[in-house]
Amino acid sequence: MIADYTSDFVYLVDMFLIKPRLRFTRGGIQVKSLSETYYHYLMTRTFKLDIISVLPTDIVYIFTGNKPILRLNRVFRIHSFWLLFDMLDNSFANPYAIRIARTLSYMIYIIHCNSCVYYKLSAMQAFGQIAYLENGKWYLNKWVYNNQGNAYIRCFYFTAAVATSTGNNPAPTNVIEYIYMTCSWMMGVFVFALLLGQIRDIVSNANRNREEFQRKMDQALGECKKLGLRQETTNRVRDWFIYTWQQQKTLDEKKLIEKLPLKLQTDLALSVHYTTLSKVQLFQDCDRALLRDLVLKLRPVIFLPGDMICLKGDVGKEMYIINQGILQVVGGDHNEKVFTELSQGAVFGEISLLAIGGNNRRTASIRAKGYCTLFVLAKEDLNDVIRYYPQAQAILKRKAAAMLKNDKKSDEKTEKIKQQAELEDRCKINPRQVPKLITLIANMEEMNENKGVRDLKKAIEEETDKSRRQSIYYPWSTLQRDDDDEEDEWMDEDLSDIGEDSDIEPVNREGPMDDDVDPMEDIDLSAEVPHSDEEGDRPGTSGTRKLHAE
Ligand SMILES: Nc1ncnc2c1ncn2[C@@H]1O[C@@H]2COP(=O)(O)O[C@H]2[C@H]1O
Repeated sequence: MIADYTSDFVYLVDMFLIKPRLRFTRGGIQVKSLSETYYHYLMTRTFKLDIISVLPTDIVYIFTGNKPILRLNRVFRIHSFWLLFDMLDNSFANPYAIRIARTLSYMIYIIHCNSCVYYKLSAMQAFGQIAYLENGKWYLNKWVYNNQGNAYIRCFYFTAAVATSTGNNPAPTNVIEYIYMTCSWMMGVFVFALLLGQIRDIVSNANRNREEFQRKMDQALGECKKLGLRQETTNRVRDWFIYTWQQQKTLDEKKLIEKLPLKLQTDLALSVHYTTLSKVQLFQDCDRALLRDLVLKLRPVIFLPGDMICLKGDVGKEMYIINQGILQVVGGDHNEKVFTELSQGAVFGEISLLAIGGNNRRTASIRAKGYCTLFVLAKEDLNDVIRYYPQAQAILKRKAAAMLKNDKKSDEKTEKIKQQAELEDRCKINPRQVPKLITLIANMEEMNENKGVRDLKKAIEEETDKSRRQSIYYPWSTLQRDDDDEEDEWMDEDLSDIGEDSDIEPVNREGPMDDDVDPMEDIDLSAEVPHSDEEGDRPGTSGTRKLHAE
């Protein structure tokens, strides 16, 4: 009784609150207005059937007692059952469970009806209390339900066992029982076999993708083994399959949407990859239509950690957009130098594709840092699309050219630093050291009261001081100790003697001069002294060359 009236309550809620709100389409347009949906429901056949199904026919119980057959009109609700499953099927991303539930509920319903019949037959035979005669002996009817325990569960169990032919069923004792058993077995063989078959199909459909993937992976790994590839390579193939499955649950993402109309495919691809594409600077600056045209040409590809996506010097045939993961721009003999890292939304490979540097060779090598998903755009596809968008073409070229220029600059800078370091290493002379010859001349002239030269000496002292201070901060300066020694040397010298004898050649005090080199030739104080401030940290090559001459 509780179950009966709870169901009645649910039927009423469905009639007054749910069904009248269901949207419908009129002339291809979906109607959402409540008044219209209510009116639409009242006009349908469904409404009439719903009314019949909730008619309180069980009021007759007052006169007849509890007779569930009087509620038979509830059967008219069966369309609600189908409607519910259709709606669930359409709204779930993975409807296999819903389909299995529907098929199982058919089976349960059939068993339910059958157990009702069994109960009725048992009741008609006084639940086995009427004895019957067989071969001259009287027996109690063991086939019927004996009215012990929970009637519904006992009858349901008996019917389920008969229908699925799994139970050790008692033998029927009369014609009616024989007919019942025959019908039950027939139903078991045909209807149940059909329903169970349906469940098997649903389950195998749900697993079809997974099985196909597994088959392809096994095939590929089998090929690796046949070809005698190294275990490491085989492991990478396996890794690739597993990561691809985890990421997209299919090996060919495009295959899933190719049945859809082009417009829908584009919308779908745009919405799925929106996060990545919205980060691509190029698309932000360009015509939105370019993005729509390009999106279907993008092919997702997965790379494993350490994979080289392109190598410097290779011919560029594709460009890439990073969907997921981090990639490194690398260089050096063994790609050991990492120049920069690229992440989601970054574009690379366009320089050689557009032959911006004058040829179609890759200007850098790119390596996957971890697992990466990239969109690949083939040269022909890019050309196909971009020729209709000259503005985008210009932006792409401008950006690539700027990047190329930057790369060149940093290459030159690296080269310069390298040369400089080599030179310093060879000379072993602090380039900031002020030539001693100049110091000597300045000292002598000061004694002769020459103001210009006195200033010059002051400047030299300041510079020497600064040089010493700076060299503390530059560990690459190899002559820190020599400097101090030499400086101490000339600081300790008594220059007053020199002033008294103006005939003495200042050069002789510093030791013999190289005949071929004119010590004044390369010395340019205006360049040497203020240079230290202007150039900042690193000495220029010219300074080193001058000192070398000295
Ligand atoms: N310094 C850099 N920063 C970011 N990307 C770069 C840098 N240098 C080169 N690339 C990219 O690496 C790609 C290598 O192939 P391409 O020369 O076709 O195009 C190149 C650029 O897209």
